[in-house]
Amino acid sequence: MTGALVADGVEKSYGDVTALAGVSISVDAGEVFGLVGPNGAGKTTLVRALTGTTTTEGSVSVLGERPTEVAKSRIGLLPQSFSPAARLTARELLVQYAGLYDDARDPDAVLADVGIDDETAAQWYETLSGGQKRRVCVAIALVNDPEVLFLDEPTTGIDPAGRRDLWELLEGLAADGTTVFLTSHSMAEVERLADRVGFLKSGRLVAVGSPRDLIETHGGRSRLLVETDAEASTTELTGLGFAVSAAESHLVVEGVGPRRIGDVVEAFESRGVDFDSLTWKQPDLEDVYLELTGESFDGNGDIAAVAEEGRR
Ligand SMILES: Nc1ncnc2c1ncn2[C@@H]1O[C@H](COP(=O)(O)OP(=O)(O)OP(=O)(O)O)[C@@H](O)[C@H]1O
Repeated sequence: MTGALVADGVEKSYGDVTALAGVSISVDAGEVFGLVGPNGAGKTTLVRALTGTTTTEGSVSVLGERPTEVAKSRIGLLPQSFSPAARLTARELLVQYAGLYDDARDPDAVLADVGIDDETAAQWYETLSGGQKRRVCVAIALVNDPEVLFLDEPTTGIDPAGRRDLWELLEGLAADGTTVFLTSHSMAEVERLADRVGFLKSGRLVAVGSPRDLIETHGGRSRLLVETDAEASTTELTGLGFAVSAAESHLVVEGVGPRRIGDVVEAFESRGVDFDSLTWKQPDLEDVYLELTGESFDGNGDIAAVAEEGRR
């Protein structure tokens, strides 16, 4: 396999626990690869294998070299848990890290890129909010202007506006050719950023593809969730060719394209059935997650859970 990042048959066990059970993956230069999966699926272990911070069976290469041998200036790494010195200011931390490289970026410019203003940059790391801390950690990973950037759950704890800012920053880096390997529990994040997404479950990659292809293959059909107590219109809807299932106070009507929403509403009205709300949902990466991992997704748990109940 060739690629900026290559893992071939990577296995890792901790005692009786299998963290990776033979993972093979190749990420091209300039590609943004998103790795998702439930807690304990092995995401961090794969990041550690690719960055040379743990030993594994199988082979791994980064920029054509063994991970432990790649020049540190070429790699940026934001580990999942990272605690820089508590009594240094954000700016002092960036200056400290910049000092480790011959050709580092300007610390103030990097802090500005991640949305840390001068006043915040002058505060001790320990006194920053969780989201501000995470932004500083992202800045540390970027200070050497890396060719390959590993981000293990980069936006955890960052507020929605900050998250969007960071997404824009990462899109800019990707457009400039940085290879990005990202783990995340946010399907919105990987759907927006990743060229390809890998789904890891119990140490195995169960699917890899572009968000669009994965959604097409595993996302199911668009559906309408109707909040109603009545099941009376089920026959009517089935007669119109829709698959309908009842789940607690909802009906899930599968396969409703946008032009057919009116038909569903008419079916309810013709039966005099009242409903409290009607939510139309196109398949997205959350549905893929649900299908591939069998677990409801946090970001939109209600709909996922109802849809899942409906499918059973
Ligand atoms: N240092 C370690 N010692 C023992 N077991 C470990 C160690 N690191 C990871 N594991 C185990 O390996 C498995 C995979 O863990 P890993 O951290 O890679 O999962 P993850 O997908 O990153 O999870 P999360 O989404 O919770 O971050 C888990 O069962 C975990 O308990």
